[in-house]
Amino acid sequence: MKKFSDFHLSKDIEKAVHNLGFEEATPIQAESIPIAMTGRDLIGQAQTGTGKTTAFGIPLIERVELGEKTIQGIVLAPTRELAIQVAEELNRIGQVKGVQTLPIYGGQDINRQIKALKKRPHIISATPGRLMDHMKRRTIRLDHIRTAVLDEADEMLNMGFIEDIQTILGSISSPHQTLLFSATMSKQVQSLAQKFMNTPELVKVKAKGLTVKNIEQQYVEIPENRKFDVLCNLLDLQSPDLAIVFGRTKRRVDELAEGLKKRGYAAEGIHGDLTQSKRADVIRQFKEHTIEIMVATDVAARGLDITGVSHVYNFDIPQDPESYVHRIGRTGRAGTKGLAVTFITTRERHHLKVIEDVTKTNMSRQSPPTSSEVVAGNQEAVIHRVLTAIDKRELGEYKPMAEKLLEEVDSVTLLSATLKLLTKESNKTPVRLTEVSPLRNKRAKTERKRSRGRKEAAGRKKTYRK
Ligand SMILES: Nc1ncnc2c1ncn2[C@@H]1O[C@H](COP(=O)(O)OP(=O)(O)OP(=O)(O)O)[C@@H](O)[C@H]1O
Ligand SMILES: [Mg+2]
Repeated sequence: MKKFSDFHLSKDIEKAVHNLGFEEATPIQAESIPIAMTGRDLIGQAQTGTGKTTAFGIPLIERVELGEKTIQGIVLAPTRELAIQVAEELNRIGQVKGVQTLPIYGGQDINRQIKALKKRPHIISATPGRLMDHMKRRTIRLDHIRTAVLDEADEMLNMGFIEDIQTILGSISSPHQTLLFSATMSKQVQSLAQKFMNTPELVKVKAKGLTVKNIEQQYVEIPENRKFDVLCNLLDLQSPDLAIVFGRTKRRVDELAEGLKKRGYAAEGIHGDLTQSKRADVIRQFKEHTIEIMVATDVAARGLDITGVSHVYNFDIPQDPESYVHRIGRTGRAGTKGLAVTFITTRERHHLKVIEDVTKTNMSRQSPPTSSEVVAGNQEAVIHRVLTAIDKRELGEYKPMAEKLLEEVDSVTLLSATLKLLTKESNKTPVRLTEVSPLRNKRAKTERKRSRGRKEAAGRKKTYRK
C-alpha cells in the first residue's frame, strides 16, 4: 500500500489530500500518479469508485503554474453533473495551492460562464458541446494547455461526441499530455488514443472482473407488469439509505418517479429533458437525503459519486454490459458495501448472460418477496425503530401517558396496538406504467443502435444534451 507521501507531491497538494481524509493511495492512484507526473500520456482503467478522479486530479494540479493566468488544464466529461462534480473535486485538491477549476456545461447561462472565465481559472472541467461554443466565441483558448483529460471517454464516444472531441484535442496548440480514464474501454477509444496520444502508457488495475466485489449483485426474474410492485416491496424490505432506480427511457423514468411518489416514497426523476436547474435540484435534494430515491436514465450512470447510495435497482435491464458496470458502480464506492438488483423478464435472460460473461461476475437469483415476507419486513422495521427510540432514552414526557394507559389495558395489548399503528401498511395505490417491449436480441439491437446513434448525434449537435 502506498501513502501519498511516497509520491513526492508538493507540500500544498499533500496537505489538501490529507484534508480530504485520504491516507493510502488506491491502486489506480499508486500506479498512475508517478507516470502522469512525468508528463507522459496515459490510459487508466480501473473499477468504478476506486478514485480515478484523484488519480488524474493530482498530476493535473501539480503541473499548474500559479503565476500564469491562463487555462492550463481541461477535463472533458460526458454529462453536466459529472463536469460539475469533477470541478468540485479538483477545487478540493487545488485548494491549498490556490488552483481554481471552473465547470463549463450546457444549460447554464453562457454570459455567466463568460464572466466567470474573466476571473482566470487555471482548469476547466467541461462537457464537449459547451466547450466548443466557447472555443468558437474565443472565450476559451486552448493555447496554454499542459494537460488534457478525458474522463469516461468511451461514453463520450457512445454519445456521438467523437467529432467534437477530435476538434477539441486537435485545437490544443501547446505541448501537452493527454490522460484518459474510464472503468470500461472500447475499441473506438483505442483508435482515438492512437490518433491523439503519444505512445500512451496503459495502466490497467488487475481485477477479476469489471465490477467491484463489495457490490452484491442479484437479479429477479418477473413479468413486466409485476416489476413495479416488486420494486416497492424491495424498497420496503431493504430500506435503502439512498437508492438509484434506473429506467430505460425518459418517459419510463417520469412514470416511475410519479408512481413512487403516489405510493408515498420520497422520489424524483432525472434525465436529459429536464431543465438544468431541475437536474441540479434533484441531485442536491438527493445528496441532502430530502429525496431517498433517484430515478434515472443512464445520464446518472457515469462517474457520479454520491455518499450513501446503498442500493441500485435496474428496473429495466441495461442495454449493454458497460452500462451495467457503470450503473451498479454508483454504489459500493471507496470500499463501502452496496447491493445491486436487476429485474429481467424471461425473454431477457440472454442479456443477463451476456452481462455476466463480459463482466466476469455471477448474479445470484432471488425470488420476489412474498406478501408475508413484506409484512414481516415492515414489522421488523417498526421493532427496529422502537428499539432505537429506547436506546435514545428521550421518553420522559411519554412515560406518564404510558403509565396511565397501562392502568386501563394490559401491556401486551397496548404494545400490539402501538406496533400496528406504526407499521407501514403496504401502499396499494394503483400505478400503471406504459408497457415497454423487452430488449431484443443482440443483432437487432446493434443495428437499431447504429441508426439511432447517428440520429442522436445529429440531434445533439444542436442541444449538447444527453
Ligand atoms: N485514496 C483514497 N482513499 C479514500 N477514499 C478515496 C481515495 N481516493 C478517492 N477516494 C474517494 O473514493 C470515491 C470514489 O472516487 P472517484 O469518484 O474518483 O471514483 P472513480 O474511479 O472515478 O469511479 P467511476 O468509475 O464511477 O467514475 C470518492 O468519494 C473519493 O473521494
Ligand atoms: Mg470517475
